[in-house]
Parts: sequence; structure tokens; C-alpha cells
Amino acid sequence: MLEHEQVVIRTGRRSRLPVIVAVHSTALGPAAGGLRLWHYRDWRDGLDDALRLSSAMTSKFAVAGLPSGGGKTVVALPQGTKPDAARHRDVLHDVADVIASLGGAYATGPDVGTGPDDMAVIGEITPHVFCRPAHQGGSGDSSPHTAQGAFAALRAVSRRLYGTPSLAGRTVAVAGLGRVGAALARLLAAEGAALTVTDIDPDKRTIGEELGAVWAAPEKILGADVDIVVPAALGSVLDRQTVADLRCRAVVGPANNQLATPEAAELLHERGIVWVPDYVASAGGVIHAVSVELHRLTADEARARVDAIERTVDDLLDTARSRGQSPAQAAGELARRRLGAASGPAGRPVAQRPPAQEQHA
Ligand SMILES: NC(=O)c1ccc[n+]([C@@H]2O[C@H](COP(=O)([O-])OP(=O)(O)OC[C@H]3O[C@@H](n4cnc5c(N)ncnc54)[C@H](O)[C@@H]3O)[C@@H](O)[C@H]2O)c1
Ligand SMILES: CC(C)[C@H](N)C(=O)O
Repeated sequence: MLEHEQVVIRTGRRSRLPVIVAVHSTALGPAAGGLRLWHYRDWRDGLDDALRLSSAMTSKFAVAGLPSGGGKTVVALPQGTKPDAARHRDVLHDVADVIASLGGAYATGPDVGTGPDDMAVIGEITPHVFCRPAHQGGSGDSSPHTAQGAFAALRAVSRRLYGTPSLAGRTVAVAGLGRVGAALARLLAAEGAALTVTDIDPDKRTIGEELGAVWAAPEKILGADVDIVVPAALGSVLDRQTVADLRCRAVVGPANNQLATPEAAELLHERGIVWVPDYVASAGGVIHAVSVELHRLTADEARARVDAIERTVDDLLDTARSRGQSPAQAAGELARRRLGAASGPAGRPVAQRPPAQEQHA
């Protein structure tokens, strides 16, 4: 059964590419979620991605205690193609048309393949967009804040496993050195972690060299002999086989939708490997954007909210342990409880309701 409120699939009139906007839930407020511009074997794979990613955004906002709902946009690029600048602009305007037609039920932001400048182009057609550059009234690039939030989650896990939040001296494998992965790797290196890194883009080797990191082949990184693995690329990387091959004590990272199937979370738990649900560890970017753009918080206040992910993960791990659950079960219950408690009409303005970084029961 379709659990989404609405899914729009439209062939862009300019680009002729499939634009997929999935609004999973507006129970907590108007939906928000990024625009992914990525290659797919078939556009239906992009649809699957949009359905799963938008559902994760609902959980992300619920656990973060923010009054927004979950949505996502995917534009499925055919394999082996790269739009030139004019076509890229056409794609963004096609996306903007679909978002405008939703009348405020959903706003988009950056994700894989898009950034603040792309949001500015979407903003030429619809105001329902966040993370435009600061000089254009937006909160700017979300990726440093996503990295900061994932770093906060890593501190909580480190405290749990090693008795200290410091990552100094920990061996950490970072899979994916895009905008978020590179920023997170830099935070970890600055803290004194020993890094192993990878990316499918060989140009990213220079980042590894700059950080004194060991470079691993992309297909080997999950099985690296390290303390913590940090997924920071695309999703569906954790399945029965990759979980069996893990040699780390924790998997914590900003990549969305890390589980290939939900059972992978329980397999991790059975192996005694701490997995922080991606929708918890990756929330820093949207927490920052919503805090600055909707709640008009200062930079310091927004930063404090992002850093509060450390406390959220502390509480989640405590709750899971006391109930004999996996962190995934505990986070899922928390999200469902907050969604169930939402009583107002869908679509109410986010800014009218203050966020509550409430603690776990
Ligand atoms: N940008 C944000 O603020 C934000 C917020 C929350 C979650 N996320 C998630 O974080 C992840 C990274 O996002 P980003 O904004 O850094 O995207 P990005 O496009 O800047 O980077 C993605 C990187 O992953 C690499 N990659 C792709 N497949 C790979 C593989 N199999 N092995 C190794 N590297 C691979 C790409 O070459 C690229 O360098 C995504 O899952 C995204 O949904 C991003
Ligand atoms: C910036 C935000 C929408 C981000 N892409 C996320 O998944 O949380």
C-alpha cells in the first residue's frame, strides 16, 4: 500500500526528464527534503529512491523534534549522461514547476548532485525552496552542517563505546568524499582520528592526501579494519553480506537510506555493532536550514541545535539499551510516537510552531 500523501511524476517540459516528487507526510508540517540529481538504470529506480528518501525525511524531522514533514525530489538521469549547463537549468526549472504546483505542501533543498546555486535557480520560479546562497536570502550550503551533525552523532557513539566523546586516535573509514563526506573527514582529521577514505571519483584522492588518509578501494571500505565506518555516499550499502563482512564496532554516517533492507539494522544489532539510524545522524543540514530560514535563529543558536544531535543519540542509545532494542527500533518508535501525537491539520506553516528537541521517554 502506498503510504505517501502524494507522488507526482512528470516529464519535464523543457528537459524531457522524469521529475519525481514524493510527499510522504505533512502530519508535522509542510514537507521538506532535498533534490537528488543522479543516474539510474531506469527511472523507476529513481521512483523507489524518492519513496524511501521521503519517508526517511519524515522520520528525520520527527526525531529532530522539528515541525516539518518528509518529502524528496529525484530527477533520474539516464546512465552515462551529464546535462550541460543549459540543460541543467532546464531540469531545475522543471523541478520548480512541479514544486510550485504543490502550493506549499513541499519545499526542496540540496541533496546529491545539487547545491545552493541550484536552489537559487529553483527560486526563480517558486519560493518553496531552502538553502539558497546567503546573499539571496537562504541559509546557504547545508553540507557543513550535515557534517557537523554527523560528527555530533559520532561523539555520542564514541562515548558509548570508548568512554570519551573524543575521536582522537580512533580509526575511522569514510565512504564518499562529496560535499558532506569531505567536510566530515576534515572534522575527524582535525580531531586526530586516523582516516581511511574512498570515493568512486578518483579526483577525490587529493582530499585523502591532504588529510593524510589511507585510500581504500570503494568496494573494500565497509570491510575496513577500523573502529567506526562512516557511510557518506549513496544508500542501500548495508545488507546481509556487507553486515557480515564488517570489522568495525559502529556504523554512523550522513548517507541517507543506508539499509538495503530493514532487517540489516537487526543484523547489525545481533553482531553488537552500533548503528545510528541515518535519519538521526544526517539531520544537521535540515536542522540548520529550518532553524535559520523558518525560525530565524542566529548562527550560534542554529549550531547549538545541530550539536544537540549528540544528546539525541545519547538518549537513543540509552533508550535502546534499557528496552533491549536496537537503536533502529528505538528511533522508529520515537518517530512514530511523535507522528502519532501530531494533532493539527496537515500543511500548517512550520514557523508558527516552535521546535522541541525533547528527550526520549
Ligand atoms: N548535502 C546534505 O546536506 C545532506 C544532508 C543529509 C544527508 N545527505 C546525504 O549524504 C550523502 C552524501 O551527500 P552529498 O551532499 O555529500 O553528495 P555529493 O554528491 O556531494 O557527494 C556524494 C559523493 O559520493 C561519491 N560516491 C557515489 N557512490 C559512491 C560509492 N559507491 N563509493 C564511494 N563514493 C561514492 C560521489 O562520487 C560523491 O563524491 C547522500 O546520501 C545524501 O543524501 C546529504
Ligand atoms: C538538506 C537536506 C534536505 C538533505 N538533503 C537531507 O537529506 O537531509
